[in-house]
Amino acid sequence: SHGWGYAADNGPDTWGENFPIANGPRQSPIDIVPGEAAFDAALKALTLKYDPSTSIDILNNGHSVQVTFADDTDSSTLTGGPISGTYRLKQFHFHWGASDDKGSEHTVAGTKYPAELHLVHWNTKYPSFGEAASQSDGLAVVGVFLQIGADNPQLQKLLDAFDGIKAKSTQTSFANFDPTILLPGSLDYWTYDGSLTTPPLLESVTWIVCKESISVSPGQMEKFRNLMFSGDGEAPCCMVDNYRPPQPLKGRKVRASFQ
Ligand SMILES: COCCCN1C=C(N)c2cc(S(N)(=O)=O)sc2S1(=O)=O
Ligand SMILES: [Zn+2]
Repeated sequence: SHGWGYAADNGPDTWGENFPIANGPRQSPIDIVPGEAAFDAALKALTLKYDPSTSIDILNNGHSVQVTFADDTDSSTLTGGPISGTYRLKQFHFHWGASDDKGSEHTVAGTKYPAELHLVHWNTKYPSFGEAASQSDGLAVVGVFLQIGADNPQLQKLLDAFDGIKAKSTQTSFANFDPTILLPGSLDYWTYDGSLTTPPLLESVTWIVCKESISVSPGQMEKFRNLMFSGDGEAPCCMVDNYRPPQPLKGRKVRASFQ
């Protein structure tokens, strides 16, 4: 099997062969230890302003399920928080496990959540997403943990679209979706300098991880697990455990926006 993935022969432990930055100084995800995160009063509140008319389609890219947004205007943006300037929403996607005891990329004092949502934004001081992705302050990803609980009706529209994108490289239109409904009530966050958690593992991400999680029911988790890493006509392989484990902190400081 060519190309990176999450299996034994192409998973996170092998990524350093083609992407040496995998062993770099600011890799993600990390284990967040709340007791070691310093409250920083200078950190601003997050301002997330999303326009549902910018949502375009939902895609199974063979690694995750991703909803892509039109990013040619400042219609859906992230401002405030630890960043300066305006970052535009490009896409959001998830990482999850084969069972409810794992699946998140970041962990909190060693605790794994069953899934993690990533909202990917790029710094408009650069001319394009691609340009931004290679700059140390080019991207900002908001992470939200999903924890097992009651059915989450806000996820339902998303989950209902999964039947049409079961196989790798399939997509369907996905209009008028407002990702705001996926955010927790509190936008308290931890923040640190990190990287993409998948190849090319670029060290261009300001991570903003929400302290509060959102709920997902066991039945809803099964819908994520029915997606496939494999394409039509390939040996079927369920899309599960598409998470990179925590990476060395290497002296980085994690700051908290809350006391
Ligand atoms: C020049 O393009 C670089 C790669 C583009 N991306 C691909 C990913 N797999 C990816 C993963 C991301 S994550 N898991 O760190 O949020 S963000 C992101 S992404 O920035 O949207
Ligand atoms: Zn991600």
